[in-house]
Amino acid sequence: MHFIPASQRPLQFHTQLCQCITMLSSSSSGAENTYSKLCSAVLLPRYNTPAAHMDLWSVPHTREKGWYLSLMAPNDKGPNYAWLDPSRLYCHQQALQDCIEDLLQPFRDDFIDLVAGIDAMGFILGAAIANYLGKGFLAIRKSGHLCVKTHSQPYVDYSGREKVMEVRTDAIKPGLRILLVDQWIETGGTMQAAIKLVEQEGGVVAGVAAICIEDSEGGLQVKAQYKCSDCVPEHLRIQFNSHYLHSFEAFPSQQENHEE
Ligand SMILES: O=P(O)(O)OC[C@H]1O[C@H](OP(=O)(O)OP(=O)(O)O)[C@H](O)[C@@H]1O
Ligand SMILES: Nc1ncnc2[nH]cnc12
Repeated sequence: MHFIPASQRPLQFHTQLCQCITMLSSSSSGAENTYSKLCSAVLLPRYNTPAAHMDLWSVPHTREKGWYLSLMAPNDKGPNYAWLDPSRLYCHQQALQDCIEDLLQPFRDDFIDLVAGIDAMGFILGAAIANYLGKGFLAIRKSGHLCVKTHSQPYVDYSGREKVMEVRTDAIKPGLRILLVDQWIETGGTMQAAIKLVEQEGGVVAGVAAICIEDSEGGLQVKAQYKCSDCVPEHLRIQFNSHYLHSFEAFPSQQENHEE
């Protein structure tokens, strides 16, 4: 049986546990029946079932690089959105921690002065990484938010829309070694804009980290020019480049689409 440690038990778990205790104390049915109800309500599914792979409360026994990628949710809203939502994995404490450690593995012997995260979802991983490393965090923002002097850089991202990225003028000094972090690199347009903002100020891009750096033209350019890190094991890379993960099949919405 696989019990979750107390620190990882959600409120729902405790509610179910209370219901089960009430049920146990009042039940006149057979002990076996009660025991199986208790198991299905309280104990987690084993990690080799599809349900367990997307479960936000179970942890596999072996946590190989990228195990948590199956927690990411498929796009349910169509072509105006990114093809998946990686942020679901941040809901899982162990997944978030392992993701950060996997991303930092290639940089463990490198010197980093500052971590920069890209608006908006890059702030989550970027700030978590800065905290892990004991470094400061620089927010690289989409235009229209920073109320101080900024440098700006236009770019086009996966949506095909023209956007502008900004950074404050008083943080980057020549020679400062900056680790750039974003949630994802699809076309590479966003990261290339952030790189320009850092380098125009004389900053040094110490590395680039994202959950996935796709093998798009722009993604490959970034990988060729900078030390990069992502969480995708090589055997899964083909799924990421084709924008469909087998793990999506465990999500109820995908099963509904399949049945329609
Ligand atoms: O490689 P690209 O094609 O440029 O795309 C990557 C960017 O797009 C996503 O952010 P998005 O602007 O969708 O929004 P969010 O971070 O605010 O969710 C992602 O987090 C990257 O920042
Ligand atoms: N957050 C994201 N997830 C998946 N694909 C993306 N493409 C750009 N941003 C993305």
